[in-house]
Amino acid sequence: MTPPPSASPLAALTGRLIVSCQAPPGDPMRHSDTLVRMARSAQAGGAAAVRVNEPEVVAATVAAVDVPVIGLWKDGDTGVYITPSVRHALALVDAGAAIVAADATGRPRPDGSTFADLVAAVHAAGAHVMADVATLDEGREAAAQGADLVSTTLSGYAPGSPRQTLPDLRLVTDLAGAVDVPVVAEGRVATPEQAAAALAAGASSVVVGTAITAPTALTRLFVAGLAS
Ligand SMILES: CC(=O)N[C@H](C=O)[C@@H](O)[C@H](O)[C@H](O)COP(=O)(O)O
Repeated sequence: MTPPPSASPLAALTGRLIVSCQAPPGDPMRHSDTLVRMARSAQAGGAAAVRVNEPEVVAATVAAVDVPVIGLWKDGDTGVYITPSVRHALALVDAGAAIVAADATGRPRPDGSTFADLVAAVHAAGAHVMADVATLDEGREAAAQGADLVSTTLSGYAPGSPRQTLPDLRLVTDLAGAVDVPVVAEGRVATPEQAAAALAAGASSVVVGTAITAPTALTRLFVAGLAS
Protein backbone atom coordinates (compact mmCIF):
# COMPACT_ATOMS: atom_id res chain seq x y z
CA MET A 1 0.00 0.00 0.00
CA THR A 2 1.43 3.42 -0.95
CA PRO A 3 1.88 5.39 2.28
CA PRO A 4 -0.32 8.47 2.61
CA PRO A 5 1.32 11.89 2.26
CA SER A 6 2.45 13.70 5.42
CA ALA A 7 -0.19 14.41 8.10
CA SER A 8 -0.78 18.02 6.99
CA PRO A 9 -3.50 19.22 6.20
CA LEU A 10 -5.42 16.74 8.35
CA ALA A 11 -4.16 18.12 11.67
CA ALA A 12 -5.69 21.51 10.86
CA LEU A 13 -9.16 19.96 10.82
CA THR A 14 -9.22 18.61 14.36
CA GLY A 15 -12.12 19.99 16.37
CA ARG A 16 -13.10 22.29 13.51
CA LEU A 17 -15.92 23.04 11.08
CA ILE A 18 -15.77 22.12 7.40
CA VAL A 19 -18.27 23.86 5.13
CA SER A 20 -19.68 22.03 2.12
CA CYS A 21 -20.06 24.60 -0.68
CA GLN A 22 -22.21 22.84 -3.26
CA ALA A 23 -25.39 23.46 -5.22
CA PRO A 24 -27.58 20.81 -6.86
CA PRO A 25 -28.09 20.59 -10.63
CA GLY A 26 -30.44 23.33 -11.82
CA ASP A 27 -29.96 25.51 -8.75
CA PRO A 28 -29.14 29.18 -9.47
CA MET A 29 -26.21 28.94 -7.04
CA ARG A 30 -24.56 26.27 -9.23
CA HIS A 31 -22.14 28.71 -10.79
CA SER A 32 -18.40 28.52 -10.33
CA ASP A 33 -17.80 32.09 -9.16
CA THR A 34 -20.80 31.92 -6.81
CA LEU A 35 -19.52 28.69 -5.26
CA VAL A 36 -16.04 30.17 -4.90
CA ARG A 37 -17.54 33.15 -3.10
CA MET A 38 -19.40 30.77 -0.79
CA ALA A 39 -16.07 29.13 0.03
CA ARG A 40 -14.45 32.50 0.68
CA SER A 41 -17.34 33.39 3.01
CA ALA A 42 -16.92 30.06 4.82
CA GLN A 43 -13.22 30.78 5.28
CA ALA A 44 -14.00 34.30 6.51
CA GLY A 45 -16.41 32.81 9.04
CA GLY A 46 -13.79 30.45 10.43
CA ALA A 47 -14.16 27.21 8.49
CA ALA A 48 -11.07 25.01 8.64
CA ALA A 49 -11.71 23.56 5.18
CA VAL A 50 -14.29 23.55 2.42
CA ARG A 51 -15.85 20.62 0.56
CA VAL A 52 -16.34 21.36 -3.14
CA ASN A 53 -17.85 19.50 -6.10
CA GLU A 54 -16.28 19.11 -9.57
CA PRO A 55 -12.71 19.72 -10.73
CA GLU A 56 -13.38 23.11 -12.33
CA VAL A 57 -14.87 24.50 -9.11
CA VAL A 58 -12.14 22.86 -7.03
CA ALA A 59 -9.44 24.55 -9.12
CA ALA A 60 -11.13 27.95 -8.85
CA THR A 61 -11.61 27.51 -5.10
CA VAL A 62 -8.03 26.41 -4.48
CA ALA A 63 -6.91 29.64 -6.14
CA ALA A 64 -9.22 31.73 -3.94
CA VAL A 65 -8.90 30.33 -0.39
CA ASP A 66 -6.07 29.48 2.00
CA VAL A 67 -7.80 26.56 3.73
CA PRO A 68 -7.59 22.97 2.44
CA VAL A 69 -10.07 22.08 -0.28
CA ILE A 70 -11.77 18.69 -0.03
CA GLY A 71 -12.73 17.80 -3.59
CA LEU A 72 -15.43 15.45 -4.73
CA TRP A 73 -16.93 14.83 -8.16
CA LYS A 74 -20.59 13.86 -8.19
CA ASP A 75 -21.41 11.93 -11.35
CA GLY A 76 -25.06 10.88 -11.48
CA ASP A 77 -27.32 10.48 -8.47
CA THR A 78 -27.77 6.74 -8.02
CA GLY A 79 -25.43 3.99 -6.83
CA VAL A 80 -21.85 5.14 -6.45
CA TYR A 81 -21.97 8.77 -7.56
CA ILE A 82 -19.48 10.56 -5.27
CA THR A 83 -16.10 10.35 -7.03
CA PRO A 84 -17.01 6.96 -8.51
CA SER A 85 -13.74 6.10 -10.28
CA VAL A 86 -9.98 6.49 -10.11
CA ARG A 87 -10.22 8.87 -13.11
CA HIS A 88 -12.58 11.17 -11.20
CA ALA A 89 -10.32 11.08 -8.13
CA LEU A 90 -7.14 11.94 -10.03
CA ALA A 91 -8.88 14.81 -11.83
CA LEU A 92 -9.62 16.30 -8.41
CA VAL A 93 -5.99 15.95 -7.34
CA ASP A 94 -4.92 17.61 -10.60
CA ALA A 95 -7.33 20.44 -9.78
CA GLY A 96 -5.54 20.98 -6.47
CA ALA A 97 -7.69 19.13 -3.93
CA ALA A 98 -5.68 18.39 -0.80
CA ILE A 99 -8.19 15.71 0.16
CA VAL A 100 -10.38 13.67 -2.19
CA ALA A 101 -13.78 12.57 -0.86
CA ALA A 102 -15.11 9.38 -2.40
CA ASP A 103 -17.87 6.84 -1.89
CA ALA A 104 -16.51 3.94 0.17
CA THR A 105 -19.72 1.97 0.56
CA GLY A 106 -18.45 -1.15 -1.16
CA ARG A 107 -21.08 -1.04 -3.89
CA PRO A 108 -19.82 -1.80 -7.42
CA ARG A 109 -17.94 1.07 -9.01
CA PRO A 110 -18.54 1.95 -12.67
CA ASP A 111 -14.89 1.43 -13.69
CA GLY A 112 -14.66 -1.92 -11.89
CA SER A 113 -12.05 -0.51 -9.49
CA THR A 114 -12.08 -0.91 -5.71
CA PHE A 115 -11.95 1.79 -3.06
CA ALA A 116 -8.43 0.53 -2.27
CA ASP A 117 -7.41 1.25 -5.88
CA LEU A 118 -8.68 4.79 -5.51
CA VAL A 119 -6.81 5.28 -2.22
CA ALA A 120 -3.58 4.00 -3.74
CA ALA A 121 -3.90 6.28 -6.78
CA VAL A 122 -4.71 9.38 -4.70
CA HIS A 123 -1.89 8.72 -2.24
CA ALA A 124 0.56 8.18 -5.08
CA ALA A 125 -0.55 11.54 -6.50
CA GLY A 126 0.18 13.24 -3.16
CA ALA A 127 -3.29 13.82 -1.69
CA HIS A 128 -5.39 12.33 1.12
CA VAL A 129 -8.68 10.42 1.00
CA MET A 130 -11.92 11.03 2.90
CA ALA A 131 -14.11 7.92 2.82
CA ASP A 132 -17.83 8.69 2.55
CA VAL A 133 -19.64 5.80 4.26
CA ALA A 134 -23.12 4.85 5.45
CA THR A 135 -22.38 2.12 7.99
CA LEU A 136 -19.90 1.03 10.67
CA ASP A 137 -18.65 -1.92 8.60
CA GLU A 138 -18.00 0.35 5.62
CA GLY A 139 -16.04 2.74 7.81
CA ARG A 140 -13.94 -0.08 9.24
CA GLU A 141 -13.27 -1.43 5.75
CA ALA A 142 -12.41 2.02 4.38
CA ALA A 143 -9.91 2.65 7.18
CA ALA A 144 -8.37 -0.77 6.60
CA GLN A 145 -8.00 0.13 2.93
CA GLY A 146 -6.04 3.26 3.78
CA ALA A 147 -8.60 6.07 4.05
CA ASP A 148 -7.19 9.05 5.96
CA LEU A 149 -10.60 10.21 7.24
CA VAL A 150 -13.95 8.45 7.52
CA SER A 151 -17.11 10.52 7.12
CA THR A 152 -20.75 9.64 7.83
CA THR A 153 -21.79 11.41 4.59
CA LEU A 154 -23.88 8.61 3.15
CA SER A 155 -25.78 7.51 6.25
CA GLY A 156 -29.45 7.99 5.45
CA TYR A 157 -28.83 7.88 1.73
CA ALA A 158 -27.18 4.52 0.96
CA PRO A 159 -28.60 1.06 1.67
CA GLY A 160 -28.13 -0.36 5.14
CA SER A 161 -28.34 2.96 6.98
CA PRO A 162 -31.24 4.47 8.91
CA ARG A 163 -33.36 7.15 7.19
CA GLN A 164 -33.64 10.04 9.62
CA THR A 165 -33.89 13.80 9.75
CA LEU A 166 -31.18 14.19 12.40
CA PRO A 167 -27.40 13.62 12.06
CA ASP A 168 -26.36 9.99 12.60
CA LEU A 169 -24.51 10.50 15.87
CA ARG A 170 -24.80 6.82 16.73
CA LEU A 171 -22.65 6.05 13.68
CA VAL A 172 -20.21 8.81 14.67
CA THR A 173 -19.73 7.23 18.09
CA ASP A 174 -19.49 3.70 16.73
CA LEU A 175 -16.92 4.71 14.11
CA ALA A 176 -14.88 6.69 16.63
CA GLY A 177 -14.60 3.55 18.74
CA ALA A 178 -13.68 1.35 15.81
CA VAL A 179 -11.19 3.13 13.56
CA ASP A 180 -7.81 4.76 14.13
CA VAL A 181 -8.34 7.60 11.66
CA PRO A 182 -10.34 10.79 12.35
CA VAL A 183 -14.12 10.48 12.05
CA VAL A 184 -16.07 13.28 10.39
CA ALA A 185 -19.74 13.92 11.17
CA GLU A 186 -21.51 14.85 7.95
CA GLY A 187 -25.12 14.88 6.88
CA ARG A 188 -28.07 16.87 8.22
CA VAL A 189 -26.08 18.84 10.81
CA ALA A 190 -28.45 21.81 10.95
CA THR A 191 -27.55 23.82 14.06
CA PRO A 192 -24.45 24.87 16.04
CA GLU A 193 -25.75 22.73 18.91
CA GLN A 194 -25.88 19.65 16.68
CA ALA A 195 -22.35 20.39 15.46
CA ALA A 196 -21.11 20.56 19.06
CA ALA A 197 -22.99 17.35 19.86
CA ALA A 198 -21.24 15.64 16.97
CA LEU A 199 -17.83 16.53 18.42
CA ALA A 200 -19.00 15.30 21.83
CA ALA A 201 -20.12 12.05 20.19
CA GLY A 202 -16.59 11.42 18.96
CA ALA A 203 -16.27 13.32 15.69
CA SER A 204 -12.94 14.90 14.93
CA SER A 205 -14.51 17.45 12.55
CA VAL A 206 -18.01 18.39 11.43
CA VAL A 207 -19.20 19.12 7.88
CA VAL A 208 -22.15 21.44 7.40
CA GLY A 209 -23.61 22.05 3.95
CA THR A 210 -27.30 22.78 3.50
CA ALA A 211 -27.70 24.75 6.74
CA ILE A 212 -25.04 27.24 5.61
CA THR A 213 -24.81 27.22 1.83
CA ALA A 214 -28.21 26.29 0.37
CA PRO A 215 -30.61 29.25 0.20
CA THR A 216 -33.10 27.40 -2.02
CA ALA A 217 -33.48 24.52 0.43
CA LEU A 218 -33.57 26.86 3.42
CA THR A 219 -36.21 29.09 1.80
CA ARG A 220 -38.34 25.99 1.17
CA LEU A 221 -38.19 25.16 4.88
CA PHE A 222 -39.52 28.60 5.82
CA VAL A 223 -42.17 28.51 3.11
CA ALA A 224 -43.32 25.11 4.35
CA GLY A 225 -43.34 26.45 7.89
CA LEU A 226 -45.68 29.26 6.91
CA ALA A 227 -47.98 26.86 5.08
CA SER A 228 -48.38 24.44 7.97
C1 LIG B 1 -25.60 12.38 0.39
C2 LIG B 1 -24.79 13.35 -0.43
O1 LIG B 1 -24.75 13.24 -1.63
N1 LIG B 1 -24.14 14.32 0.28
C3 LIG B 1 -23.37 15.32 -0.41
C4 LIG B 1 -21.95 15.13 -0.25
O2 LIG B 1 -21.08 15.85 -0.62
C5 LIG B 1 -23.88 16.74 -0.22
O3 LIG B 1 -25.02 16.86 -1.05
C6 LIG B 1 -24.27 17.18 1.21
O4 LIG B 1 -24.77 18.50 1.11
C7 LIG B 1 -23.10 17.17 2.19
O5 LIG B 1 -22.81 15.85 2.52
C8 LIG B 1 -23.37 17.93 3.48
O6 LIG B 1 -24.54 17.46 4.08
P1 LIG B 1 -25.70 18.48 4.54
O7 LIG B 1 -26.04 19.29 3.32
O8 LIG B 1 -26.83 17.61 4.99
O9 LIG B 1 -25.13 19.32 5.65
